[in-house]
Amino acid sequence: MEELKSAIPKTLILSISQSNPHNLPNTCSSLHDFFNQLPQFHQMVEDLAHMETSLFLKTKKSALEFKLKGNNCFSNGDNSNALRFYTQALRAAPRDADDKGRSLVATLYVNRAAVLQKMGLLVECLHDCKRALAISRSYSKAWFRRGKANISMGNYDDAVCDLKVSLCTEQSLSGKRQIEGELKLILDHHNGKDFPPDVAKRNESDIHDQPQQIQLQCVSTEMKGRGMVSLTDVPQATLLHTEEPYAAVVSKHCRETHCHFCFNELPADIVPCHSCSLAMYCSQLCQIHAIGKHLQYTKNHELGVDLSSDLEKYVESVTKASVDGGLVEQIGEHKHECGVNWPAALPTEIVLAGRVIMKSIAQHRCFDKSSPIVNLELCHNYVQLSAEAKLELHISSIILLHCLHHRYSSDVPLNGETISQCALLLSQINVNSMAIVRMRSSDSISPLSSAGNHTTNTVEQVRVGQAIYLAGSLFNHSCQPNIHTYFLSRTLYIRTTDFVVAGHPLELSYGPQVGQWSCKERQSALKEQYAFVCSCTSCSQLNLSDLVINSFRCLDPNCSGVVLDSSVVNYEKQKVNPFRCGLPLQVDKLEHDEVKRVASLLCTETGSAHQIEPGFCLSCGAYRNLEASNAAIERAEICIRRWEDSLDSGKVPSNMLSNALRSLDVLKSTLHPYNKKVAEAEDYLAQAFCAIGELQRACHHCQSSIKVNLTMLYTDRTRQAIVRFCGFLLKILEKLYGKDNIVIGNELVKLASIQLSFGDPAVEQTINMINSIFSQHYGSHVSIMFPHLKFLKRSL
Ligand SMILES: C[S@@+](CC[C@H](N)C(=O)[O-])C[C@H]1O[C@@H](n2cnc3c(N)ncnc32)[C@H](O)[C@@H]1O
Repeated sequence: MEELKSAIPKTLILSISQSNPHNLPNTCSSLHDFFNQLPQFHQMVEDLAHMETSLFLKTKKSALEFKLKGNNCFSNGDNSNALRFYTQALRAAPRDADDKGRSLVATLYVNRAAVLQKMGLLVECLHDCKRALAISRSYSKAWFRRGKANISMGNYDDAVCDLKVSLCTEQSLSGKRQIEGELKLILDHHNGKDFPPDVAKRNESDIHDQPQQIQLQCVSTEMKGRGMVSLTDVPQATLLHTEEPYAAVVSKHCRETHCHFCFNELPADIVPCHSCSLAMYCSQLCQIHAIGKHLQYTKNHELGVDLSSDLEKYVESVTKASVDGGLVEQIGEHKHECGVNWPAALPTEIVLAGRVIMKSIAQHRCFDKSSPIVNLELCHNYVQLSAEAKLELHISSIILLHCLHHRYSSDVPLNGETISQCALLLSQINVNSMAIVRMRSSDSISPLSSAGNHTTNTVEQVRVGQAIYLAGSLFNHSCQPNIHTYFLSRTLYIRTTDFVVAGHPLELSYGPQVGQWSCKERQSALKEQYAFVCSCTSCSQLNLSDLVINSFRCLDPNCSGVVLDSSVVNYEKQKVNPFRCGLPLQVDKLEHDEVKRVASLLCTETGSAHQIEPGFCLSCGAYRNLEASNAAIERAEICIRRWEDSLDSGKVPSNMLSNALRSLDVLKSTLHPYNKKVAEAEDYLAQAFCAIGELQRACHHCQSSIKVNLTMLYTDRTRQAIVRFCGFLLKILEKLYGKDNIVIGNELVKLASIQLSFGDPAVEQTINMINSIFSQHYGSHVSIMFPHLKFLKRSL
């Protein structure tokens, strides 16, 4: 790519840097003409798009190599490596490969089923047997393995049928004897009695939480363009909207861990793509959805023996396709990517653009539209892009369309018009695509095992995919959102986090939120990532969080005033400028005395008793030397981090702990009590104490960290619970205002896991609070989103 870029003439680079959506077809066409005469460009396309150069082609040779490694591990009792090698063999095995007169894929499924059974993964074992039997009905070993798994699960009726079919299809005498032995055993012991299996279901569609009949409307505003409102009042925690993506793609770093269709974590019995070794799915259903049609195996499909009519029906029910072909979208989103290098080599957003284009081309075929690339009617930021970004879009669009053209020639015309449509699509993806995230609970285990391996349970978000939701793209951003999004499989869910009155904008956070970042940090992140200046309420009106999040405390210990540095002063002054963005001054609406006082000081520069200068206390005017304070803070933070690092290495010098605690005191005496750095330092110490098994002290620091976070973000409902839980918080909470935030829930998960480990009875209240906060955000989906909550509750 860099080589291509450096070959482009300066004049062409200049015209690309000045391009806009109107003249884009010309600049795209010129760059395309230029690339077309470069041999290195054609070489690059060949490497990316030709099957012959693919790194993801299946080969029988490599499948057999992996199979052999799997067999060796299995015989040595190394089940986890056997599982890994059989899975690799399945990824590498061509669909039609034969191994000793039987389908290689079917053999590998049965081998893997044996490992899964040994590992106690019985549901997965049954899946693999069924997959083998769907390919080869007369595969006696697959019926036998299925029978054994059904016995372990208490499904004796099925087990008897499995073993009977296995017996009929088995050729060898010794094999027949073994099966007869098993059959006799269950018939004697259980007399054919069936017990209901306790099979965990993976299917999320069982959960009913339908969006209520809330009528949403798209309205336009001068500052934010289109946005969504509700025509009626909406209560808190209402499910407003659900939507399937127009197109979605798995994140690169999750390709080996998450299903490429539904983005759930891959189970032990993954299903590889039929035709390439890259894509992996959690089930056959996801595989079929991704490919777009149900591939039938034809080989070895006759049973070749006579069975009773009951057994015949049984065989039919086990081996028939479990997927309703009618439900499967015919436009397989992976089909055009299968078996070539570019989907793995190009960035995720370009692969996503490829999926949008191929879907729109398929629709184009159906509806005979004039342009093959559909206009998604989404906003884009092409005009605001830097010269470098515009050039990247030109190059990426040409490469992507060449890759698609290679396989679908006339469907994907290569000209200035289609390339410019692709460039605009990429800039729409920049602005509108959503990261599909999953919550993951991680247990950080102490490096100092002598202390008893205590764990701290934390919740983190993993970006598992990237997707375009057409209606979901119409929700604007607010740094203090009143709705939030989450995903089950690839379905987008939008729920209110507040009561929202009719006609009020429904806004989610694109990332930055009040309480977590300062106004300056939020504004620059949004500018950098989405190229807009945020005009949400929090960025245009004063709020306490923005005033204190990075502030210092007054030098006078008896004064609770705030000391701001120059960047905060400048930002907060801009907010209250009534002429900025044409917004009215909102100070009257501020509910809290403390904020009002600070705000009025900021607003009335002249005539104020004290100068609004960096370093001066806004309440009493006392001066703090910010340069010296910053240096002290930096030293304290380094010292605390050093203690944490020494824990990782397992060597803890004796004076480290007292130094870290002294450093925390420095932070507390220099920074405002609600400064984010104080919370972070408390959190750090909580984790470190937890790691060395000092759980009471860990709990104390965890509570202090939560206290700071809670003061920044809370709601009435959580306040009641918090007050019950920790009376001393009331005084602080009463002074403050904020908004319900999932951050509190995540902090409480950490606290609960520490409390559990030393049997603190207060843990019950903590878990109830977690439940209440999470339910407000996720309704009845809370147990799917946070499965670890069940374990916390069970531990009580
Ligand atoms: C995903 S789109 C939202 C829908 C968009 N307003 C439209 O008209 O299609 C994101 C774009 O909306 C605008 N936007 C969203 N939130 C905003 C905010 N808080 N302040 C200013 N502009 C905003 C920006 O132009 C941003 O790039």
